[in-house]
Amino acid sequence: MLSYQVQPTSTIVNVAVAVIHYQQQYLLGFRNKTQHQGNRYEFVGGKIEADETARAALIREVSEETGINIKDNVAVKLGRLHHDYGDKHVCLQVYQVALTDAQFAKHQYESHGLEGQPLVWADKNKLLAGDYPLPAANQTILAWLQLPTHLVITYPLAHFSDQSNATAAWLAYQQQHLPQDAWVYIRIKASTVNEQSQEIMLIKQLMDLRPDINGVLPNHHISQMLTTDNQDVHQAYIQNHPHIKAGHLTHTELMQWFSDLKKQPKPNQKDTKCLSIDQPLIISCHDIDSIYAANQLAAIRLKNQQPPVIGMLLSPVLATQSHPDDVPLGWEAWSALAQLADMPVISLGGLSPIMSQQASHYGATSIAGIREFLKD
Ligand SMILES: Nc1nc2c([nH]c(=O)n2[C@H]2C[C@H](O)[C@@H](COP(=O)(O)OP(=O)(O)OP(=O)(O)O)O2)c(=O)[nH]1
Repeated sequence: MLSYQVQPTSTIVNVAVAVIHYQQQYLLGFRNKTQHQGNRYEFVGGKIEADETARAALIREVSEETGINIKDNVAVKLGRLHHDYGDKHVCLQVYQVALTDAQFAKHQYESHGLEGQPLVWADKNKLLAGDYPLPAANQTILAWLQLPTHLVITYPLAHFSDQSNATAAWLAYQQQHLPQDAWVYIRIKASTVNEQSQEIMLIKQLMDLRPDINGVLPNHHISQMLTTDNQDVHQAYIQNHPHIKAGHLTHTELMQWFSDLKKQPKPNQKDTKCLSIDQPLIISCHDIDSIYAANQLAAIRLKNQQPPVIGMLLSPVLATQSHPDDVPLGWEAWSALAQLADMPVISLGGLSPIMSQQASHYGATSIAGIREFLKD
């Protein structure tokens, strides 16, 4: 079977990693200098024993290292990643665990863990800014943690087709209704050639009008910008824009990439060039085949040291007005598919922000949608 998971030269050490947090504070241990990857901070965790599941190892390691009992907490899978340190090849199985008020109150002042290791509560902004040196593999975990709990998707242009100037109406609507500081997948889906030629301009106009929002831009627009006559101008715009957070790959684009890859199965920098290589990626998936393809793409990007795949939009969970013909997966089937993904999974399809807790119970790190996620 075609697989681009890293082929290790040594045995793989499977490690369960618990990203434990209370609101915006994240628990880190400090590895002593005699340990592998010593003198660095780490998330609590350790090796998965041969007869253990990753979740069982997570609960055991957290208890052994900190005394915190997370048996009844929801552990949401963030992702799985391989990293070859040269002297050791690890596969990290990473889970996010939110502590309750009582758990935090009980453990917040403990300066050392049960194995004598120093413990700190790191502010999320400082953690993501790199203020705490971590093992190299953890860079991907930090990129995953950038993903917000809510992702807003814009209405397509067709939603405004009854207006005399649909593009102006689209722009005015987004400007007014996008929540402050939201992460926004700017999806326009123009149908006429005239409208398509305006898409990039519309995206830029929206980013200018709402400098607070964080943009997830369609991958084909990013590649388009980087292959036009003005590519230097566009490249500078994309690379220097602090609020362009990721490119987005549709299910169709992903499967096209995967089918091309199968025809020419030697992945290198060039093969993934058209896929927003300067930005992290968010990928849309609907089924097991696309999840497999997304995992392959994520592995290739890791291997090529390109910005990682930070999220998978997996849909539809429930029936939606925007895609009335699609058969919803339902939460149980959605959850089973989400477990197969090697990156954080964003639930989408007929959801509203008040369903966040339910979504995380089924394994979603985030929740996305259109109408319910806009402000009045
Ligand atoms: N716990 C933990 N390990 C990490 C992280 N990032 C990372 O690359 N690793 C690597 C370092 C180690 O090679 C491996 C964890 O092994 P470990 O030595 O801590 O596991 P353990 O406690 O079961 O081991 P041992 O002391 O019983 O030998 O995973 C992280 O954030 N947390």
